[in-house]
Amino acid sequence: MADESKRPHPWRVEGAPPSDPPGGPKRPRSTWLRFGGMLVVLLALNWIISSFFLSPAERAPVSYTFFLTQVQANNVSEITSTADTIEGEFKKETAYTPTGETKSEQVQRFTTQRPSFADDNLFASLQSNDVPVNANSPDAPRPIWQQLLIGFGPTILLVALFVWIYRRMAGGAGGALGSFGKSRAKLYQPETGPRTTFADVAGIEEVEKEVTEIVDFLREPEKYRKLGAQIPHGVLLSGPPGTGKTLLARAVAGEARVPFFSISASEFIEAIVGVGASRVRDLFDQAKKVAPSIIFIDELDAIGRARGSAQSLGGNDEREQTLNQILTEMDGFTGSEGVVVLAATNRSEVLDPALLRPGRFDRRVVVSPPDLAGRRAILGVHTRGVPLAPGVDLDGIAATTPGMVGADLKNLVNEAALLAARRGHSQVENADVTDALEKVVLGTVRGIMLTAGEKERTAFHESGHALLGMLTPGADPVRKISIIPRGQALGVTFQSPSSDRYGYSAKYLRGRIIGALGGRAAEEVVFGDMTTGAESDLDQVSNIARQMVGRWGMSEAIGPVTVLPPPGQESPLGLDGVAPATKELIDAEVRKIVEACYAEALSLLRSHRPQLDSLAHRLLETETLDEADAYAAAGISPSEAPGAVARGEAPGSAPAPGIPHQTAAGPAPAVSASAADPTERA
Ligand SMILES: Nc1ncnc2c1ncn2[C@@H]1O[C@H](COP(=O)(O)OP(=O)(O)OP(=O)(O)O)[C@@H](O)[C@H]1O
Ligand SMILES: [Zn+2]
Repeated sequence: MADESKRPHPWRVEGAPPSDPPGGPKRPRSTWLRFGGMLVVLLALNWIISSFFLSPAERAPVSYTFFLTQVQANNVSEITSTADTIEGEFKKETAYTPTGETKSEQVQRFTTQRPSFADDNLFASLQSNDVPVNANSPDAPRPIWQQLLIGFGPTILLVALFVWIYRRMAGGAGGALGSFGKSRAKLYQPETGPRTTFADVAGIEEVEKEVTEIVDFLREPEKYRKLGAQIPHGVLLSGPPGTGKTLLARAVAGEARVPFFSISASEFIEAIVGVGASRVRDLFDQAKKVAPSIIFIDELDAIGRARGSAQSLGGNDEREQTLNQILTEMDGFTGSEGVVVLAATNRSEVLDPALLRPGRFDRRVVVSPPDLAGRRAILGVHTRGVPLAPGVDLDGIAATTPGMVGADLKNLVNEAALLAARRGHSQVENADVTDALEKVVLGTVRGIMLTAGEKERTAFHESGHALLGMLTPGADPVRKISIIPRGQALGVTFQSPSSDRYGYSAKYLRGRIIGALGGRAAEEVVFGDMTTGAESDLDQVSNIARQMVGRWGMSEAIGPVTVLPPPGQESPLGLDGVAPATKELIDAEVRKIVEACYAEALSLLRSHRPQLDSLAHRLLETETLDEADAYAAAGISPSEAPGAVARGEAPGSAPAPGIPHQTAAGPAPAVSASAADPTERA
């Protein structure tokens, strides 16, 4: 579910492992690896230096008895004692065999330890052999250079480490210390590299129109200046991930043939307070130097969240300073600089209102997921360089992919091309595309073996979903059923609408709940008990039912009022202002809806038991059924299926159930992804 809040997407298979959010971890792992490596190197250096300087000059340790024999043999030229440690030199190199070794070594400079119990008269024998004896005080201070080294060495190394980190964070491989505050925006010059133009952007024509004025201004600023016209300082593009906001910004720069500075808002922020602000300053300075130009700030919400909001607990000083600096820079525009700031966000509703005031991001453009024609056009753009076999039906693909955004469609085309290459085709064939779609929609096949029992259960579970989908009036047609394990799911039933849906009737939503409960109901009807496989189904069911009651005014007891915050925006502490009594009522109403739907699911499956069996058995034979086979196995003709009667629900403005919708920030209604969930047994 965590995944979905980031990416409103009908093709979700619940229970799938959450992928990295779009704005995912930014600090590359290699930085940490290098940091660790550097630390190890410095520590090693520290150790080498101190052991080299602080260890006594190279002296071989010899046993005390050996030393005594050498004194007696008059082979000792001089000694120095520090407490019981004796250091000295033999008159000539002497063979010594250390205890436990067999090979002897030649020793001249030696050190030895006088045992405390020794009662020999060492001093007398030294004197009788005329050995000069020196002594050090045991706690004599170390020489001054050693003290300095011990005292400051580690500190110096630590400081060196920090300086190195600083420089890395400032992004200056080889950059001087002063490069902290340099912006790290990528600069795209119009002359170099491939130019992105509006021809590369498809399916969002209304949005293109909104920004053509800016293109025009950047091309001929004089025309506007002469008339004293104010061009917007900032344009905020908001919309779900992958809808082409970045692409659009680049296309604006490409069309206007001006330099394009691109940076993600999170790149301003570093651990060091003040760096972000100076990077902003630097970026705007650079842009002004080459004006007319475009600054594009991606993921603006990373720094542009409302100040003092709950999410920004802790560590928001830097963020706030950076945000303030952006505001200051934009306020500072006199309108003649010719710098236009474009910014993108997936979550315009969390932005600080200060950003949206006139003179800042006062123009807002909502980029919605593409509709049918838009998807067709985007497929056209991305298949430009792909050789397609005559049988490939782009219209058909566009029709079966409601809710997919530009990035998904691009990915789909790429998967199809990869598949075609792997299969040795010279052109991308229709089968490559449909198989790629299956992979994208349902997930990659997982190589696990189900036992016969598990397989049978899964077959009935999926058949339950599918049959209820076929029997429920107004439900989305069943496109595919599969009991091949993919991702987290053991099986998948995939339904998608025949046309884009913009709103839902209570009847349709009840149908969705009934269908989602179909898996568990089938298990109960056939096996008389249930398994954990229905967990994600139940999540989905509760989600829809709660929204029906709490957000869409579809329960009598609550009435036509909104009592719950939108999903994903609930306060983490449960402080969402819903009275406990209301909460209880909501729970009771949700339960009522779900229980009624479950009863209906059970009775439908009991009364259509032969069809359930036939579907499940067919599924066990072939593992995957497409639309035609599935309806045939159930003995229902798709055109007669009640589902076919009410296709293309009346448009409304309600968002798709269970899919956290983007709040539209502009005049256009929020077009949310349409409903089509593969419900699976996970
Ligand atoms: N309308 C579109 N027409 C053609 N291609 C598109 C469209 N929308 C998205 N794409 C493709 O998807 C890719 C990703 O889109 P892009 O990075 O612009 O999305 P975004 O809205 O900026 O997403 P995010 O919010 O995650 O940054 C683009 O490089 C482009 O190839
Ligand atoms: Zn299920």
